[in-house]
Amino acid sequence: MDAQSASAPGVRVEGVSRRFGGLLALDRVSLEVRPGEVFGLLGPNGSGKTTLIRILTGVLLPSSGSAQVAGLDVGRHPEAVKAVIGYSTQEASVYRDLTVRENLEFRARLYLEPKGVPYAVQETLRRFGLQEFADRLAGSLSGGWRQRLAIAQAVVHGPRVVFLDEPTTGLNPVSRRTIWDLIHQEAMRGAVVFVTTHYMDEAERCHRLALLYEGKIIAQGTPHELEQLALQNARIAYSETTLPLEQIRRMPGVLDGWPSGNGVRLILEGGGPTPDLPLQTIYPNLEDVFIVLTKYHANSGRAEVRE
Ligand SMILES: Nc1ncnc2c1ncn2[C@@H]1O[C@H](COP(=O)(O)OP(=O)(O)OP(=O)(O)O)[C@@H](O)[C@H]1O
Repeated sequence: MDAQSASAPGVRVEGVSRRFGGLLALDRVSLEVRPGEVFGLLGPNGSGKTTLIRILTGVLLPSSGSAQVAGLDVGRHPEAVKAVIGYSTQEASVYRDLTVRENLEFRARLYLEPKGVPYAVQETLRRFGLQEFADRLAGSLSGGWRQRLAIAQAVVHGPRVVFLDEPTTGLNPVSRRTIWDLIHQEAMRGAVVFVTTHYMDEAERCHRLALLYEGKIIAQGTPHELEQLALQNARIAYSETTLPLEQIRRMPGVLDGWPSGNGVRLILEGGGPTPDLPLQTIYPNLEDVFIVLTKYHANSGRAEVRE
C-alpha cells in the first residue's frame, strides 16, 4: 500500500438497512474497509451478502442508513460510484464468444478514454499472465483461466474498489491459490477488495471478515480476532469415541459435533457442563468460528459484534 492509498477513502457503511416488502434483508449494517484491504463477506444463503454488494455498487438504494464508496455517497451519486468500482460475478462477467483480449477491451472501453485502452489491456494481460491466451476464445479456456479473466476484466480500468462474488467457486486447489494471489495483488496496488466466499479455509486469506446472518453483521474482525471471539463463547475439542453422533449431540454442553478422522470434532458451550467423553482441546478454524457465532446469535445474540 502506498502513502496515497493509505489516506484515500475506502468503503464506509453506516447503519444500512434494506427492506423488500415485509422482509428486512439488511439490518443496520455498519463497516469500514480501507484501501489495500481484502475484506471477506461470509454468510449462509439469504443472509444479505448480495444485497449489500448491490447497494455498494450503486445498483440498489438502501432503505435507510448511508454508504460511501471511494468517498462517494451511493444514494446520491450511484453513477459516479459505478465509474470507480470493478465487479465480477461468478457466471455473468465473461463473454465466451469473444477472445480474452476482446473481453478486456470491451470492459476497458466502458470506463476509459479510447487512447488509454490499449495500454490498460496490455498491462492487465501481463499482470494476470494472460498474454499467451490473448487471442483465444474465452469459451475455450479452462475454468481456472476463465476465472482469472473474469477478475482481470473487473480491474482492467484500475478501479478503487473491487467486488468479487465467489471468485473461486468450482476451482481446484491450485487454481484457487493462484486466484488468491491475484486478489492480494489488487489490494497491494491500493484497491479495496470485497470478496464473498463460501469456503471457510479461504476466508483465512482475507485481512478482515464480516459474518452476516439474517441481514445482521454478527461479528467482524481479522480471522484471528474472530477465532478469539469464538473462544470466548465456546471450546473446540476432538473426541476419539465410537458413540453415535446423535447421542453425542444430545449430551449437555455439546453445541454441535461431526465426524472427524477416527472420532468426532465438537463445539462445546463455553462455561457449560463437560460431556462424559475423552476430550482433547483444539484450536478453532474459521468453520468452527462460524458455527459458534451463528449458534450464539440465533440463541441469544451473546456473541454480538465488538470491535
Ligand atoms: N429483489 C428482491 N426482492 C425480494 N426479496 C429479495 C430481493 N433480493 C433479495 N431478496 C431477499 O433478501 C434476502 C437476502 O438475499 P441476498 O441475495 O442478499 O442473500 P445472499 O447472502 O447473497 O445469499 P446467497 O449466498 O444465496 O447469494 C433473501 O431472503 C432474499 O430472498
